[in-house]
Amino acid sequence: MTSITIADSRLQLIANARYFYQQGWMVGTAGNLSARLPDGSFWITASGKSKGELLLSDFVRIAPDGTIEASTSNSQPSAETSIHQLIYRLFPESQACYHIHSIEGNLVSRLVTGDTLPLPPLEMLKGLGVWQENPRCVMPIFTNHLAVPQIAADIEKRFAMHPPQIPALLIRDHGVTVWGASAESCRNSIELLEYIFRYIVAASKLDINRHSEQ
Ligand SMILES: CSC[C@@H](O)[C@@H](O)C(=O)COP(=O)(O)O
Ligand SMILES: [Zn+2]
Repeated sequence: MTSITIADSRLQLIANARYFYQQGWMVGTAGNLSARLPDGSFWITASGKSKGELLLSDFVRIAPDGTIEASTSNSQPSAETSIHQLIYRLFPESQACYHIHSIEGNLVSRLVTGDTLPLPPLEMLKGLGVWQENPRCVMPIFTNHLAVPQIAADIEKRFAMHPPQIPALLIRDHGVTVWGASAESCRNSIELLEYIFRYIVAASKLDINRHSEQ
């Protein structure tokens, strides 16, 4: 008799959280990761846990309607669960949603005053699904309200009018959120965006140098 082992999706979240923590993108309990299950519920990191050393018990299972299905040791779900819940509702093909805080992600959100960040036409955009020559691509930026459900409401309203060009959004002075068809694609998207953010920050310094030479 053959037996099939179905991997617990929390293991991949734990591995990716440790990797992001080591990159400095999830320090001091920052960020939250989730993965969807076949029944539409999702595992999400419990609130306030160090993302460098998560355990299987550091996750809360959320039903599609937002109610808690499973939680150990009275753990509370991430404070940003409403954003993950919205993303799964708006993008039903998504199987994972990752949110991290990086220095560059916050710097780029301050380089523009409007509600979009123009992305340079880098080859890396192909990894985010943009297959155009010399693409004109922007990333939406949202205000970092203290009430997270207000951020989620803003995202829902904006995306109804302007669907995002890439599966990602920025919350100003806070962090980036990505979603995708797998945990791997979310990890790749985070890495690609961090590369693009570093590029934007570096390019802005070059501009400053050029202007100061004139
Ligand atoms: C460093 S605290 C940051 C939090 O307020 C929040 O932005 C965050 O990303 C983590 O919240 P959490 O409730 O642990 O998922
Ligand atoms: Zn956050």
